[in-house]
Amino acid sequence: MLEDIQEILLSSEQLSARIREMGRQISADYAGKEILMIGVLRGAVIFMADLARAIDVPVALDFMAVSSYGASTTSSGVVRILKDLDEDVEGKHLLIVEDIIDSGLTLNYLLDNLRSRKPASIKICTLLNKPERRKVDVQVDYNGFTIPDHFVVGYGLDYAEKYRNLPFIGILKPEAYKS
Ligand SMILES: O=P(O)(O)OC[C@H]1O[C@H](OP(=O)(O)OP(=O)(O)O)[C@H](O)[C@@H]1O
Ligand code: HPA
Repeated sequence: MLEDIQEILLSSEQLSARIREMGRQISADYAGKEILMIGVLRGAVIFMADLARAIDVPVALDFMAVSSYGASTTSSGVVRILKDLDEDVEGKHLLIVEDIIDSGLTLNYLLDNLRSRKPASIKICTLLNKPERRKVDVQVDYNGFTIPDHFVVGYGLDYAEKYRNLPFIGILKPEAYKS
């Protein structure tokens, strides 16, 4: 697995320091409120687990699974819901948690979908942001790191379901791509 990594972009120490900062900012912004964190499966799970523990206001967790990538390094542009939320979100403060925003197509779809369910508020929190690849504009409220246009893996992010358990964010060697 490690032999497929070209370069470590963000070490586990850099990730945890930034996530603690994000947690402090989110806790201050939501003081006196409860947050319903909506994790976008599967990539966001590891970030969400760490972020939730860095927040000191009450946090409930729910998950949606959508897919637009499959075993590819570019989005198909077609977003499908594979698993919907378990909770009714009307009147709640939603914080969508993503591992990465790339084209923006996944979040654009999710935002439209969740807005129609009448929450009290919706904000977006992402660990990584690749603005160079944006196809639709997305307003990000909490951004961990802005990164250049490389295909990255680790800390939840995969290529063809591999590398999610690496404790850092690494750039994948191009020869590790099948396509
Ligand atoms: O901004 P976009 O171009 O839409 O890309 C971002 C989305 O792509 C990845 O999910 P993926 O579909 O690969 O599923 P996964 O989380 O299970 O890896 C990532 O977790 C985001 O949800
Ligand atoms: O760079 C990436 N790595 C893994 N999954 C992704 N989904 C969008 N961009 C990426």
